[in-house]
Amino acid sequence: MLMPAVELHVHLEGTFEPELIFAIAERNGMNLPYDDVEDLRRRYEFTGLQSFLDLYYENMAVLRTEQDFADLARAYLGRARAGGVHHAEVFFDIQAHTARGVPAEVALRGVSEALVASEREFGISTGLIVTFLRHLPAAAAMASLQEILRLDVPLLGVGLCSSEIGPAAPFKDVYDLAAANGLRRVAHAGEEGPAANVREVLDVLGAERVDHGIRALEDEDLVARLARERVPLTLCPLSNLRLRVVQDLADYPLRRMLDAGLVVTVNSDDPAYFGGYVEDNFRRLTEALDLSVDELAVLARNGVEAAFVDDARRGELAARTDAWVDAHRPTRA
Ligand SMILES: Nc1ncnc2[nH]cnc12
Ligand SMILES: [Zn+2]
Repeated sequence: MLMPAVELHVHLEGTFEPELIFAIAERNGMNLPYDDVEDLRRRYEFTGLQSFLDLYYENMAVLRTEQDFADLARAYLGRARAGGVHHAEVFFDIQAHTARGVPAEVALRGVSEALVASEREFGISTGLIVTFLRHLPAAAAMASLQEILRLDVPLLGVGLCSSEIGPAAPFKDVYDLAAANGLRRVAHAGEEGPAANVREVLDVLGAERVDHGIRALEDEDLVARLARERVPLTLCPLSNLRLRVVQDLADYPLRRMLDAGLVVTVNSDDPAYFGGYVEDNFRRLTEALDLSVDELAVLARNGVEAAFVDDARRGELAARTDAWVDAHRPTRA
């Protein structure tokens, strides 16, 4: 029995597998600058966040029609189901599509159609979080949010991602508008950037969860605050390994974080690029750190606590986790 998982940090475009990239490129009559799927996969060697982002944005440029976006989302949901995911809050980099001429409505309708049907088709409850790109001006994010709010597409929240360069503070108005419209707020911070970036998204943007946040560990007071306020961190171990935020999973500071009382969760980020979906992240961490069933139970329960769901759904997700723990806890002599 696979551990039931809640996925809170996955970029839809980061689930775009090479086979589907080639299939959609062909359908749209586009040529890719790679010989074949293997040639593309061979390029998945990254020196850091930016080297990954360059390829990530390049590959998603084959997405053009509503069907393309729906196919991408359905492919992810099918894969997630096989990996034990029961609830997924999916990030979508809307500006990466509108900036190259795809209407927001086309992209969002495609994604949304698949997410809305997900509970019925895959048994996965979902939410859509539009993630604004930090390397673009905040005014562009504001224009994008205003446009999205005019569309009749179910939205769960907003996020901030891409290169962690420059302040997040200019995005305050965007986050305030999102909050005023009942949207949840998350933000990438403390991935490649320093602990101060984590403080900034909490204090200025009102982020309710921090995506990554691993470098918060460099600031003891911040760690104490995150623990006290129970601000969840959505960790992505295989991403951190492949983007060289950590050098070895055996050194992953997970126990330090758990011991500090941080509400850490395990997620996949961009699974098609980083060598694994959420269950692979759990498995590789378990192998590297020899995690116990009790430690896995804490991680799974943190995911349920951190999810933006109503009480009824949280109860269902918690019951699944409890059943898994009961089935896996070593029997006491
Ligand atoms: N790991 C990551 N960090 C920042 N932005 C991203 N967009 C997709 N993956 C990302
Ligand atoms: Zn991310």
